[in-house]
Amino acid sequence: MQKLVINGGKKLSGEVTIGGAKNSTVALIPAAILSDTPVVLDSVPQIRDVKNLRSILKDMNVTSEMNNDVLRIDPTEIQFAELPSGKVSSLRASYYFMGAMLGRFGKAVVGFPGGDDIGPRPIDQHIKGFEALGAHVENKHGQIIITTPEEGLKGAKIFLDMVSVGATINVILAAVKAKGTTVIENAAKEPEIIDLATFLNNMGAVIRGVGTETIRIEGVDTLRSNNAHTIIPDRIEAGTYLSLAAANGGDILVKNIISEHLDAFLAKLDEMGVNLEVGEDSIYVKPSPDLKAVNIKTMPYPGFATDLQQPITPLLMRASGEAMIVDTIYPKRVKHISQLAKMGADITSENDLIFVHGGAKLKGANVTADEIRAGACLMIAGLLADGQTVIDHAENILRGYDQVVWKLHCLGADVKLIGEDDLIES
Ligand SMILES: CC(=O)N[C@H]1[C@@H](OP(=O)(O)OP(=O)(O)OC[C@H]2O[C@@H](n3ccc(=O)[nH]c3=O)[C@H](O)[C@@H]2O)O[C@H](CO)[C@@H](O)[C@@H]1O
Ligand SMILES: C=C(OP(=O)(O)O)C(=O)O
Repeated sequence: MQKLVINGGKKLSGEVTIGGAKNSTVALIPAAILSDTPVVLDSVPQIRDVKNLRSILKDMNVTSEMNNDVLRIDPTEIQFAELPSGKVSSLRASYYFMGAMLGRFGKAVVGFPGGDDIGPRPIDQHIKGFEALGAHVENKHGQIIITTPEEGLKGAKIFLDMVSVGATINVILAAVKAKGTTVIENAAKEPEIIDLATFLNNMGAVIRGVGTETIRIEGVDTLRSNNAHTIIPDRIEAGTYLSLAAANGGDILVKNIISEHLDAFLAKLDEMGVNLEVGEDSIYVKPSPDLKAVNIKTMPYPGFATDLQQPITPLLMRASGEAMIVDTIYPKRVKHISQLAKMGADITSENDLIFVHGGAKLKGANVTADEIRAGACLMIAGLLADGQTVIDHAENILRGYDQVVWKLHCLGADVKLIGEDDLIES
């Protein structure tokens, strides 16, 4: 277990540069096994999910090498391997090996994925998609065993029952080399899905309509990477630092941002009265003395992201009045509430509604990061609080926040990581 020790209450200032998007990266790495040539990814965040995915690649005889933020993956000597629980359950995105291995080998054996404990996270829509393409899927004691008939996977029309990022991506990965045309209706529109499609199209795939609710895929025989792919900036990491900057009092420049990806989030900051200067690829947060409470409802993209529901909470605690939060994607995503209350926050949850009252004085406490965004929320609260905050299970924060301790040091924060890195590596 790792602990993040924060001596809070300091005024922060300076610049922070956002890394590549976790949710793109964790799809791009499994997607790399579809290539017949080595793949180069640029702007790769230094996070635990990447280390764990590389370790899974190694089990398939796929080599990878990371130099700063450049990751080279060589799948040319790939061998089929079963991917049981263990490493696979260390993160959510391991489920992308189902689609990617189906595309590459026509079969896959993958344990049930892990990831954040934020309420039920079924994968029925992924399975429905694979089955529509002709695959046979069996769940044997938590192992998902997927096989294809001799004639291979065949394009099909798939209507997703709900908008799912994971199911949209997994169907793309399985369909990209299937015979004929696949149409995904009610597809998710997240920027990370567009990033994945850009990567695959540059390798010869034919995927159209990403970013809309209808995606069309014409299957191709081979995929070959010719250029390095630069991963889009992480909009959730950006939102986290913007929330920290605004709550801390401003004078922070957040660089490497695609502000359009944060429209719903920025609209809320504007409504609250946060003083922002939005540049071409950066946002400057200026001091904002009078903050107003706002209500938040999380929705699929382009709506307000569930992954920013917890990181914006410490900012709401700085505003006057009552804010109400409804997370329609993960109504049980409330692991931060009891921990914030320990720090003196006035926050409650009732019938899947979260109520935040501004104005309470935060004090340092011993708290637990049960999942990544609960951890990010507690990290911001710890930086705002007087005294020392110790966040247990900080490894959950490191799953998705690129070089977070170093970035906070650059802003003048007093933070320290202690404890063993229990990262699973073979
Ligand atoms: C690695 C990654 O990209 N993770 C993101 C991805 O997770 P993930 O892809 O797991 O989330 P989904 O978009 O699939 O989930 C959306 C909703 O659909 C439900 N659902 C989903 C699939 C399914 O087969 N059946 C089903 O019922 C889920 O329980 C949830 O309520 O999108 C979430 C929603 O934006 C984000 O919080 C996660 O950060
Ligand atoms: C829920 C998240 O991640 P994952 O899907 O990887 O668990 C997240 O990034 O907030």
